[in-house]
Amino acid sequence: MTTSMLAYLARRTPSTGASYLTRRGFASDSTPVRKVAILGAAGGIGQPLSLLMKLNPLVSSLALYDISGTPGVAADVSHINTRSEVLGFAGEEQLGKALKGADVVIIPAGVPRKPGMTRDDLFNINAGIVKSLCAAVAKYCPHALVNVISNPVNSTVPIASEVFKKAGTYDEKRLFGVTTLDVVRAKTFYAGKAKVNVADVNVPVVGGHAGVTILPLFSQATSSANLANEEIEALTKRTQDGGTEVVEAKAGKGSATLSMAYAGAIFADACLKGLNGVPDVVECSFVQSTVTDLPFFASKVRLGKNGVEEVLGLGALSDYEKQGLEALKPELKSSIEKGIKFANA
Ligand SMILES: NC(=O)c1ccc[n+]([C@@H]2O[C@H](COP(=O)([O-])OP(=O)(O)OC[C@H]3O[C@@H](n4cnc5c(N)ncnc54)[C@H](O)[C@@H]3O)[C@@H](O)[C@H]2O)c1
Ligand SMILES: O=C(O)C[C@H](O)C(=O)O
Repeated sequence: MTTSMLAYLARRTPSTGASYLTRRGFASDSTPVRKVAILGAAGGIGQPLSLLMKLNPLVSSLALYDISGTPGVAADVSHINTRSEVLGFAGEEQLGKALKGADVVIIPAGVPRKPGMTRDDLFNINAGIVKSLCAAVAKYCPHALVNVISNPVNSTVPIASEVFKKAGTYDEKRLFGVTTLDVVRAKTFYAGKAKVNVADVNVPVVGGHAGVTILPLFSQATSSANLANEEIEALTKRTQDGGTEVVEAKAGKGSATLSMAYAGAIFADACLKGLNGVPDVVECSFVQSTVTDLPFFASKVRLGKNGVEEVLGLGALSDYEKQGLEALKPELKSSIEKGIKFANA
């Protein structure tokens, strides 16, 4: 749970269970009004993500959109006594209303993997979904920060950028591929292996969001621990295969939803904090980048009032990480190009 969510829960009044925020009707005079729209809100990620965003005191209005099912999700979540007003929108004719005035749009719409599939196998269905949803974003909330969760992220983010370019609304500072789950996994797996407190661990994860394009930089991990090379290699492989581990365990019933909702909530919270002027908000994300020769790349990003304030460099890499960086480039390049080609076809 994010720090601001914890702070919110800590302010609950023990005697009534009602929160300080709810009793006043709003967070505080100084907390800006912020609308968050979730597209795909009735899905496996969408529902728990809707719950977590309802718990976030930085949100004043929560719009839950899907092709169907959102009135029920919205009615359910809306009974939670937190700051935001929740509205459900179902069907394309309601998409404009869901998006209008949004500060942050989170997109987990699309099909998930089944065992044996790669994320790229989702391209044929999800590329079109992301393209049409981004066209609506360009029309109804062109200044929103867009958090793309739908896979394959390595292609769907370039698709979104091309849609926005065509609409004349592209601002590279406002488009993000959500790779936070890779960081969440790298932290968890590292803490378990290094036997350190997971709350003290940070691990940057760079590159992209599929297989070998996911490159955790364990040489930069805090708290530092003297792990053997073989242990680092095993941790790297486990982080790269984290999604597949869940897909196989779910045995045909989808991919990561709960951990992804957590990760998506962390990233959206960071975007909101940045918009609100909180200093030093840094998260890894797949963004337009000059950190390598690839046009999009995941690395640490400082978030601010306009979205990306600074794309941070990679820092010092171990030899193993340097090799991983070179090895990931061909696949990432071809996924980016595939997305750009699709959007312009
Ligand atoms: N970035 C990441 O780290 C990450 C992690 C996990 C999953 N994912 C991806 O997130 C996506 C969603 O996964 P899920 O488990 O929630 O799937 P899901 O099938 O449970 O839910 C997807 C939802 O999207 C909705 N949807 C489909 N087309 C839509 C449209 N045009 N407009 C609005 N909503 C639409 C569906 O109705 C459904 O409710 C998948 O592509 C999955 O691969 C990404
Ligand atoms: O692995 C998947 O297909 C879903 C997601 O990208 C993940 O990393 O869990």
